[in-house]
Parts: sequence; structure tokens; C-alpha cells
Amino acid sequence: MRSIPTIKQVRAYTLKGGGADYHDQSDGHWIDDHVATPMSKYPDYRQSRRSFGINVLGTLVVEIEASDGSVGFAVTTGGEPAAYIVEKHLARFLEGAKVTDIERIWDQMYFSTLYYGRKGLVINTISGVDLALWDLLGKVRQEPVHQLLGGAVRDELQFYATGARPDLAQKLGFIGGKLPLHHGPAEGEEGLRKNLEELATMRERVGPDFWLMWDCWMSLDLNYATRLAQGAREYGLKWIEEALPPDDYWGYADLRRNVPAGMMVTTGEHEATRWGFRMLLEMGCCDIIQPDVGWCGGVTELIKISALADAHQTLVIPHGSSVYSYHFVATRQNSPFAEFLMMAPKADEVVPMFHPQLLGEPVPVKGRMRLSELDKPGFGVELNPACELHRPYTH
Ligand SMILES: C[C@H](O)[C@H](O)CC(=O)C(=O)O
Ligand SMILES: [Mg+2]
Repeated sequence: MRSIPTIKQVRAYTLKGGGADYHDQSDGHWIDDHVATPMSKYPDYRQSRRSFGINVLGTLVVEIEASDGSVGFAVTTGGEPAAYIVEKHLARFLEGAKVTDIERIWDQMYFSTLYYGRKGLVINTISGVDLALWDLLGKVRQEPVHQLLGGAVRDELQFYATGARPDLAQKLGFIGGKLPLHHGPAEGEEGLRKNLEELATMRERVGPDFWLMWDCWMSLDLNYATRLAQGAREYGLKWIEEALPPDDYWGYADLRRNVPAGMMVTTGEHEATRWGFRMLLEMGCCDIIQPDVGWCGGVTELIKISALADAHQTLVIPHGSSVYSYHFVATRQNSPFAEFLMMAPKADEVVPMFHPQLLGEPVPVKGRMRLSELDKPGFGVELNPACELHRPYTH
């Protein structure tokens, strides 16, 4: 049998400026223009998400070098505190292990951090390490990750676009457009009316059949979300996303009962692990779960979350995360389409989601991506050498 390379070294770097921390954008970007958030109740933090620190973490880059010289890497949100966790805590579970020891490494990373982890930053960090391990395995075996995951079930992915201009997304060939919600409950009846007017304008521009969705980024309460969904009925809103804070499983279950027939409730981009998603699924919180593979525990965990969702007849449409989710979506029947986040400041053109941090990052063309775009070893991308890496800790 061919000998299996071992892991020689794990290195963690940080990077600023867009990329995996995609909220880290400059002034004038649609993603930071009066988007409703749980902080919108404070007028000082209403106009910009950067004002309350949405971009403080920056990007974490995890690099894993194997004994045969292969190097795998991945990027996610986490920055310097995540780099500390990788170098000072998690690296011990990888170095010396075989590059195929992914399941055991995940288990050790999760259970060794349980007393300060479980969700959020620590799981982002574990996700980054896990994705780098899959990239490494793909590079060692010279196979794309989707092949390692059991093979693709479709030859082409289709995408909806998230951004401020669903009307332009339609012209670019996407199958739907998801708008950021701009006004939260603290902006009262006038804000509610403005939200509905915006949806009405978009519906007028895109016609009756194009999917329109709302991303509420955890900003609402049950009463407001219910009234918004009911008001949106006449404009054919396909789904209302992340209406409530992620810990309010009870609120989501109520919201799902309250929305008009046919309108879906979606959530999960800030949920993590099979246990978090089990809550969403068993409590009947939503119609679609939206794990982010860079935040929910990586591909190793997403496989389990997806199987659980399948048994609950629930679709898995991963949140953003570029190639890391494309390779997964290609392999699952219960992931029939994918999200593309429009990172152009005016949401008027397609630019790679993790730009400028990755080279070779594929993008949808006319809302679609051929599987052949994903046929390179690992996740098929490289780090852009023009982006300066910083390694704040070593071990
Ligand atoms: C647009 C949303 O507020 C957020 O920035 C992205 C997101 O939640 C999504 O793509 O879904
Ligand atoms: Mg969202």
C-alpha cells in the first residue's frame, strides 16, 4: 500500500481587507450601507456595521505542510485570536498525524476546546483547520475535494445572488436575488413601510417569477418579522432569512407558523455543529438550513449536518463561502442551488467572493458554474502572493 504522508507543520496567518472576512469593505459598499442588525436599536451603530466592529476579526489563513512537501490551506473569518488558537492549542492534534486522520483530528479539536468553544470564533477556527486538511488531502491525492466527498451529483451549479440589486442580478443570469433588509424594528412603522416599498420596487423591476428573498441578519423580533412577512406576501417573497437572533429557536418555530403559506423561513449561517443544527431541525425552525462551511465546523461537520437535514427533508443551501461550499454543494442532492455574494460595491458585476485573497477562484457565469471549473486538486485555489500574510504567533 502507498505510504500516507504525515503532517509536518501547521501555520496560522492573518490578513486584513475583504476576502474571507467579507464585511471588511471600504466606505460606499452596499454591504455596509444602513443594513438592519441587532445593533440597529442604537442610533450610533445603525448606519454602518463597521461602526460596531463587524470587521474587527479579519481573515484567518491556515496552512498545513505535509511530509511529502504538499501544502494545504484555507481561509475563514477569525484573524488574530483564531491564529492564537491554531498555533497554541489545535496544532498539537495535527502535527505527526497522517493527512487522512481528518475525523479523529476534528473530534480532538472540538472536544479539547469544549470548555471555551462550541460556537462562534472557536468553531470558525476549527472550520479553517478542517478545510485546510481537506485541501491538503486533495493536493496529496491530486483530486478535487468534491471527488473526495463521494463525487458530484450534478454537472453544473446554479446560483442566486445576495446583494442590493436583485434587478441587476437577474440581468446577470442568477436564479434569484436576496436583498439586505435596511430597517429594523427601532425605525418603527416608517422603517417597515420603507422595507416593503423597496421590495415592491424590486418586484416591479424583476417581474413575477424571479425569486426575491430578504436577509434580516438577526435584526428583528417575532412580532416585527411576522408583520414584515405578512406585508411581503403580495410581493411574492420566497423566503425570510435569519429574522431573529440565532439562539431564539422558539421564536423561529413560532415565525415558521406565522408566515404566509408558501413563504419559507431560513436560517443557520451563524449556527454551528451537528448539535446546533439538530436544534433547528427538531424544533421545526426553518425550511432551509444555511450553514457556512467556514463557520459551522468545516466540511467534516457539514457532511453530518447535511445528512441530518436530509432525514428531516430539509434543504441545505450553504451560506457564501465560495469554493469551500461549491465543492460540497456539487455532491449533495439536498443542495440543489447555491448562494453567490455580490462583492462589487454597487452589486453590479460579478467579482470573486474572496477577492483579493485567492487566485483561481471560480465565479458563476450567467448564474451557473460548470463542475469542470472545480476539477483541480483540493479546493483548486491558491493564496494571492500580493496579499501580505502576518504570522502573529508560533509554537
Ligand atoms: C447581506 C447580509 O446582511 C450579510 O452580509 C450576508 C448574509 O447574511 C448572506 O449572504 O446570507
Ligand atoms: Mg444571510
